[in-house]
Amino acid sequence: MSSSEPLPAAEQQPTLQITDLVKTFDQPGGGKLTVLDIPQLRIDPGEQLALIGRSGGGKTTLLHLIAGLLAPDSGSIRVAGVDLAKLSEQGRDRCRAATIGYVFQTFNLLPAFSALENVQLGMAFGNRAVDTPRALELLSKVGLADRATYRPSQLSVGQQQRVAIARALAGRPKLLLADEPTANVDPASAESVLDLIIGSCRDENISLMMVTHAMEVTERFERVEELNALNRALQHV
Ligand SMILES: Nc1ncnc2c1ncn2[C@@H]1O[C@H](COP(=O)(O)OP(=O)(O)OP(=O)(O)O)[C@@H](O)[C@H]1O
Repeated sequence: MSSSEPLPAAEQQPTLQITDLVKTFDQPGGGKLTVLDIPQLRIDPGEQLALIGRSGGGKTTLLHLIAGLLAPDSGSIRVAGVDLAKLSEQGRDRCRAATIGYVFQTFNLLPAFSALENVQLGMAFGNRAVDTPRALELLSKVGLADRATYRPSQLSVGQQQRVAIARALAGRPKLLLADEPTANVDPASAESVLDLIIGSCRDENISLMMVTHAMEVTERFERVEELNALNRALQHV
């Protein structure tokens, strides 16, 4: 096989590879609660997955672990081959920014900065030169070309969400994590938010993991995983 030929699918490096992941939390009343115990989860490059499961089941915790915002008790989480938990804090921040985009439930935009600056920060954290034309193109793609200079407080909730999506895509991540991105918008906006995320990930070959409770969202995904089925910790609840 010549070096220019693509690797067969089976030999491709997964975008996400989770092995024997365990996460517990200290309970306020004492003792520990095992929230996650996942033997195996793999997402391939460009693959799109919807993650469903009961409230309090550990979906957001799983996204935080994948993004290296929380550390596992044991097991490994590799994103594009790198185990973030094994890096220094600085290395982890840099690596996260270069490989992962995160659309938080609460958006987490920086209030003192404009929409454009928030998107540009998504690039700066990614250790890339700030590419203002791309930032403007992303804002235009999310329908906010005319709101580039507005701060989050001057934008509607749905508009803030679209800035958060543009920011998450700005650093050209390998994996986009989206935590219930349609939860705070009306049904018509939810449809366009979904089109935007699913379409952008497809266009840029970004793997996608989206947490959702909504049937109309899971219908858009070929792969739907229930945390309950992935997670030994929940199988006995
Ligand atoms: N810092 C913490 N300390 C103790 N327990 C925690 C902590 N963070 C989360 N938990 C517990 O872990 C469990 C999973 O929480 P998580 O937010 O991941 O659930 P979820 O599936 O995202 O829920 P929802 O669908 O309601 O958003 C919950 O029972 C919660 O009480």
